Amino acid sequence: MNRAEKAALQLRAVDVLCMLKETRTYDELEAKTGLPAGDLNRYVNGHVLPGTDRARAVVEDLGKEALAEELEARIRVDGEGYVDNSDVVFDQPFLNLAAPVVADSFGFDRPDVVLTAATDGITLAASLASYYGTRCAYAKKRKETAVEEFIEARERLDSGIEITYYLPESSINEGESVLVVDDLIRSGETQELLLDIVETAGADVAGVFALIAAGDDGIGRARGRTDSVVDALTTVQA
Ligand SMILES: O=P(O)(O)OC[C@H]1O[C@H](OP(=O)(O)OP(=O)(O)O)[C@H](O)[C@@H]1O
Ligand SMILES: Nc1ncnc2[nH]cnc12
Repeated sequence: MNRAEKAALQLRAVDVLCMLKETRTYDELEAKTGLPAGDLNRYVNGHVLPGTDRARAVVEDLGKEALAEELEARIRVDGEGYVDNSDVVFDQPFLNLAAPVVADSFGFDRPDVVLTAATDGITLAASLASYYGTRCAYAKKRKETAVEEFIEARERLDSGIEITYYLPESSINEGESVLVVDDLIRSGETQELLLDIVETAGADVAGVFALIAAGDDGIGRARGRTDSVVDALTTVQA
């Protein structure tokens, strides 16, 4: 780990601790992290940065658990298993905090492009792309004006309705690695279409990630399509 990566990790750990501190006393934070309250106080106030080992433990172990808790507190699931996640996908600062934790905890390799489907996946994809310093692309259900060449992916749903996603052809180059993300995965049909687009582009899948899995079907379906990591931060009953 070079010096810049070490500094970035230390700062991410401070972000996670600040998020946890918002709803806790230092004694409660000590109980949660196993780190002394006095040290935590110095980290949260920015006087001292945690060492690399402590920073990694905070980001990878605590960060993932804390983020999942925060996520679950922000979503509402109705009686039929449909999720209102507006308080997640509309909150870019929260997603900006989520991005490094997701990148570190799930073991995705740094991609060339983060790909999602319009609309609700876009803010998450933008956070991850910004964190990795890579491009962000999103497929849409209609063709954007003035774009001449598209990659198309079409699927007939159980209902008989066909959906097509279109991505400007120039968004992904052959041989690039693509991290496919979305806010939510349920049937996995959307992810499957995105994986079709990656395949048509001649690109490689770096991983598939959703903040929320509504049931296990979608994750299972995506896992059947790639050997790369396919995972979600939290699963709700569908
Ligand atoms: O796993 P699946 O069954 O395909 O469902 C997941 C997809 O459904 C939602 O998008 P939606 O199609 O509602 O469009 P939106 O983002 O514009 O709301 C969500 O953002 C995912 O893209
Ligand atoms: N908000 C949502 N909750 C659960 N399943 C979905 N499929 C598409 N949108 C969904």
